[in-house]
Amino acid sequence: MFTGRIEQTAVVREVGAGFLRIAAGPEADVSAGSSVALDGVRLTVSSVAAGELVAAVTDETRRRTTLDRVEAGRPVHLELPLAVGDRIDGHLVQGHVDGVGKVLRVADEPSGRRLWVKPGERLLTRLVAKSSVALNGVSLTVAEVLKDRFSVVLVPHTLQRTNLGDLVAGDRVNLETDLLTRMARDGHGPDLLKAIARLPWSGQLSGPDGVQKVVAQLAAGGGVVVWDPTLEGEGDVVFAAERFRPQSMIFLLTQVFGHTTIPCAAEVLERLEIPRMPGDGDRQGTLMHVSIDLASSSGTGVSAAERAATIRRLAAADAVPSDFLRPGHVFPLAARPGLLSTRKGHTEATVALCEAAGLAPVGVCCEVMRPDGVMADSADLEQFALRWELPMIDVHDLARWL
Ligand SMILES: O=C(CO)[C@H](O)[C@H](O)COP(=O)(O)O
Repeated sequence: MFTGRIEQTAVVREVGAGFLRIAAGPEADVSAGSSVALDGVRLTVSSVAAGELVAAVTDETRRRTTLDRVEAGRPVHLELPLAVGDRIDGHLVQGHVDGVGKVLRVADEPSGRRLWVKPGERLLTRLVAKSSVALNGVSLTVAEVLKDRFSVVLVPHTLQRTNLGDLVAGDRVNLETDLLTRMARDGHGPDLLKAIARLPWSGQLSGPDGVQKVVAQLAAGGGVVVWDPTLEGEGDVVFAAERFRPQSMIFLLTQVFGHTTIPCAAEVLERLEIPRMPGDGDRQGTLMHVSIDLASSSGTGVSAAERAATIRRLAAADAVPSDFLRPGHVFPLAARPGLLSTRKGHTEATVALCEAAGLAPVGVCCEVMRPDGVMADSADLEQFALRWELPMIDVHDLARWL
């Protein structure tokens, strides 16, 4: 057993059939028959001579790890096994590599460097944000888990002392998932998994349970992310109008950056005498209506508080046509009758979610745009959802389970 705290690197001197010869200093206190972890791969030492050791490598081990392409001259992490009484300064690492992951992106951040790694699909379920993972045998914390990738953040010490600091996009790394997470996932901790399922998840959700969590979040006045992979290829943050607060408007304006619109059941707009915008409509068939402001407002109608008040009034059962000025600074949309069974757009998803939450069929949606002006794609959206602790759902899941 190891801990993933790397004290030494050693250089590969020779790659032979069935063995690796490694330069190792006197601090590598090993003898024939002991175990060592090389880049996170547990190997048995077959011989030790002055300044070097030879470790046996089977074809099976080569196939499943980065040792299939290791070359002489390469520095590898060398970790000796734990002794009873040693400090476990990392986490329990077995040296049993689960698979090889591919580095997708390396991004420097003020406090370190973030690595995005794509593991084999079966490993994703064993990676949980804030649990541990070993990369080339180095004990790290999983920062985020997305649909097909996860990230870790390397602190300056790790960048200087390990070969992870040399990684670039396209490189391969040995992955060992956390033993405890593995035990829970493999059925040894069903109670633990049930408790985890009850947590207010953020990030990508799916299935009927995911949809229920999204509805609950909306009912409580929170925002949810709805990803539309088909019609627009964009994701919107959605709120219920009845619960909409000025703080939520500020969030949309300063963090979400898209065009805020107010999807309504068509009968609400008819009742309030808010007509369709003239013209043939946009390419996606979004039914835009004449913009409005709250007639009782004393300002321009633009401030977050005024827009939130206009939006809440649209959702009020006792609202009347004279409550609104036309045109204004709030943009209503009409949902198609039949909602998601007719059209799988954000307009219909927003109204369907509000109805499922037991609220008036009026909501708020705003496309997530990146600060560089590019519309967020699904990976950006998952990061966004995790960052702001919002649940995220695919519109097709809503169409299926609402
Ligand atoms: O058009 C829009 C607002 O300007 C947005 O794209 C919004 O997502 C709603 O539209 P749709 O129902 O087409 O997804």
